[in-house]
Formats: sequence, structure tokens, C-alpha cells
Amino acid sequence: MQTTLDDYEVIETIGTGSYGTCKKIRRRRDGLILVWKEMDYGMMTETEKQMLVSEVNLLRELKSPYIVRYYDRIIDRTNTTIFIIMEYCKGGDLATLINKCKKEGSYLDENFIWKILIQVTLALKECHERKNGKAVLHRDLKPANVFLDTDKNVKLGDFGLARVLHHETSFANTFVGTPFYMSPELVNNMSYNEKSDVWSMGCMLYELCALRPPFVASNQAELNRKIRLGEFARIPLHFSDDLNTIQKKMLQVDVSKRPSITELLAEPLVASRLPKVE
Ligand SMILES: CN(C)CCCNS(=O)(=O)c1cccc(Nc2nc(OCC3CCCCC3)c3[nH]cnc3n2)c1
Repeated sequence: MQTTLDDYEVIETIGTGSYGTCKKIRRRRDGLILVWKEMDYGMMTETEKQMLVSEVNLLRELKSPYIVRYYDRIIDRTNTTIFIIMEYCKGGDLATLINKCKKEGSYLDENFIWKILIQVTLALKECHERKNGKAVLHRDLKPANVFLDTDKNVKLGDFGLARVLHHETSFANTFVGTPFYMSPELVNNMSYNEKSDVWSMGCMLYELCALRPPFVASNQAELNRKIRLGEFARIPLHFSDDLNTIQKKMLQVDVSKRPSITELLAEPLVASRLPKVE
């Protein structure tokens, strides 16, 4: 049934993303804690609004324990705002966790990093499997978009929203952060594909270990050059050769040599760590 804003009570603002504000809310009827993301569609063209509607409809279909659960959407026409209601992830995002480790001068636990790798890969598998012919590519995989629940299980968030925002006219597109995770094919203006998400995941895995991205530069041209070259130092020696091996496979500049999600899940180092299907 269609819910209204009155069915929820705002607890606090969690933060502001590239598309709008994220608030922690409580569903009045049962006290369930959720979040909503407010997006002002007032400035969007008809095409962008259509894209937003289709992205939200795709979000509804993504059902995986490793993807932030979509609950509902409320459209407030008077303020041209759409509220997308989703599962609240108590553990926060990985960007916050990485910054905490940097400050403390400590590394993340290797087993925790493997767990993140496995769960993000399973989340992407769910998305890449064609949903009635449409694969949902994340396009904006980064630590700030990976959340943790109470048991420190991964919850991939903000799916699809990235695509709406990468549309030329959208305001957000002009002020997004440095694209450290941009794949070589994107740098070379080729099309984004499923293996581009694997590249971004390789960059994220590197950053979880080294507490900095594999390619760093002070400007876009320099960053593009480094990404095209694809050279980076080994992850810290603190981490195993196994983790280093799998991480290097994901950062293959040549797309044909880079594993797909399915090939990644078949890698012995990964397959041996997959949750047993109950
Ligand atoms: C901007 N950073 C400093 C983060 C500040 C805020 N800390 S934090 O690490 O995200 C944090 C702290 C505690 C709980 C949660 N839970 C949470 N957050 C979401 O989005 C956060 C939002 C994403 C866009 C940018 C602003 C923040 C969710 N989306 C769907 N479920 C969500 N659950 C997040």
C-alpha cells in the first residue's frame, strides 16, 4: 500500500550525498528504524525523471542479503522531492572505517577484508544477473557506498542512483569527488561494462589493505595516466600473498584478462571462502 511521510518520524540527518540528504527515520506503526534519501527532481528533464523511475524500479527487484534493501518511495509533488526508503545499516560505511584505521595507524583484519570481498562480489553477481534483460551496473562502487549491518555484514548501497546522477545536466555530476576508481576503459572513453565494476572492486580491495587508493594523483590527467599504466605497489606485506594475488587479478588494465564476477567466484582463493549454501 502507498505510504505517506506521516507514516515515518525523522530521528536525525545521517549525511548529505551527491544526490541529496540521507536521514535516519522510524516507521511509526512498528518502530522499525530505516533511512530515507531525499532527492529533489525539480531540475530534472523528463528523460532524467524517466531514468529515476526506472532506476528505483530496478532497486525494488534487487534482493540480496548483501544489498541495501529498498522498502518504499514517496513522491512529494509540492516540493518536487522523492523520498527513497531503505534499510538502515547500523555499522556505517567503509570510508569512515578506513579513515578510523588511518588515524589509529592500524590495518583492517585480513579475514574481515576477505569477507567484504566475498560479499561485495556476491552483491555484484546479483546485480549483473540480467533482471528481465537489464543488468544493473553499480558504476559508483567505493568505500562510501559500502555499508555494514549490526553483524558487520556488507550492504552495498546507492545502486542505480549513480546512473541518474551521471547524466550530463544533473547538478551532482559537476561536483562529484575525484574518480580514483575509474577503470582504464572509462578513462579511454570506452563503454562501461560489468568488468568495470570488478576494476572498482579491485581498487576498493586495495584501499581496504593499504588505506589509500592504488592510483593517486593531484589532477585528472595524471590520474588517467597512472590508471592507463596500471602500475601500483604491492598491498602492505602485513597481508598474505593470496590476498595480493586476487587483488592484482582484479586490477588488470586489459579487460579481456580481467576476471568477470562469475570467473572471480570460481577462483579457488575465493571459492574456498564462499558461505556454504544452507
Ligand atoms: C559522509 N561521511 C562522513 C559519512 C557520514 C555518515 N556516517 S556513515 O558512516 O555514512 C553512517 C553512520 C551510521 C549509520 C549509517 N547508516 C546508513 N547510512 C546510509 O547512507 C549514509 C549516507 C550516504 C550518502 C552520504 C551521506 C551518508 C545508508 N543508506 C542506506 N542505508 C544506510 N544506512 C551510516
